Amino acid sequence: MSDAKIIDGKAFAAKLREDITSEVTKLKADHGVTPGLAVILVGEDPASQVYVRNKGKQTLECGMNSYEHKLSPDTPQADLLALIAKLNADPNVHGILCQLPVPDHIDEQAILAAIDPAKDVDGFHVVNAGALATGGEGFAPCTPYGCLMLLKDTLGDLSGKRAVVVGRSNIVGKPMAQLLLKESCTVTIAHSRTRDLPDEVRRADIVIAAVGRPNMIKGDWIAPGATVIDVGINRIEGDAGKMKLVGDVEFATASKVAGAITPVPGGVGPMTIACLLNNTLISACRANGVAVPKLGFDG
Ligand SMILES: Nc1nc(=O)c2c([nH]1)NC[C@@H]1CN(c3ccc(C(=O)N[C@@H](CCC(=O)O)C(=O)O)cc3)C=[N+]21
Ligand SMILES: [Mg+2]
Repeated sequence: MSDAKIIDGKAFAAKLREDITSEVTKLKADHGVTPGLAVILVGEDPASQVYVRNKGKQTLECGMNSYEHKLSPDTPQADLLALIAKLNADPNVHGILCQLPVPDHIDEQAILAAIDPAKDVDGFHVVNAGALATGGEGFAPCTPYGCLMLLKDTLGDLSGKRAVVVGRSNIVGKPMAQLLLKESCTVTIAHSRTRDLPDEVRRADIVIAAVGRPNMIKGDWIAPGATVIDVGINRIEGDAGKMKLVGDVEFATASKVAGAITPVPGGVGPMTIACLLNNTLISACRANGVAVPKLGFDG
């Protein structure tokens, strides 16, 4: 078996951001509208700080306005809800994202429910989850939407393919399954209680790994020629005690068997941020009655 094609999410995301930048330029020139994304970070988690910094930087690079709100780790929930209410009412803000996880004293569901669904560019509000499940117009969560773009770019039509999603979270596994179902895949959602997980994965034409366990899915679980999308971002100790990023899939073995596979880093991660900017553009278009461009898909 020859080695898998490496799916270059980093390059795909860079191209998507270029397309977004062109649309933002047009939106400004034709309608005087600059999309704005507000990102809230509660606390000082180092990984979260890196993500928020990258989001802010790429937001500005696309010509959008970035509003960062950094709150101390002991911020009362009521203060966070008040900030969200203010951002909901601000016409310059088209997208609102509260970086997860939030500290323990804050009720995550209460925060997600407080964000105006029309500005919920994460796609985490129940109204958007419901829209995804029932075919309404909303926002799809960024990570699964980015995975779908990579899949369609790699495979074209997904209709009839067997897809196994390993992981059932609200932010990746469940919405990923909904998106694949919409593409007429035969979808299996596997999780920690699934019996004979390797056999389930072996049946799949498409494997989405979103469990958060480093190197869990081995090469001999993968059907020859299958397409593997690795959503995992795990920091583990590598050589000489240096930390390194690995996915949920054991890349060295899986890439010998798969037809195509995403690397970590440089696969799904950059797509998540690009899709966040895409959702912010969509929100700004909707708020101003402008036709929404469909970016990230060829056909
Ligand atoms: N409300 C909310 N929305 C999110 O979308 C959200 C969140 N909370 N909390 C944290 C997770 C994580 N996340 C990532 C985004 C980009 C990369 C990314 O660009 N990763 C690079 C590597 C970055 C690195 O070196 O650490 C890559 O995979 O190539 C990773 C992870 C968004 N998240
Ligand atoms: Mg191969």
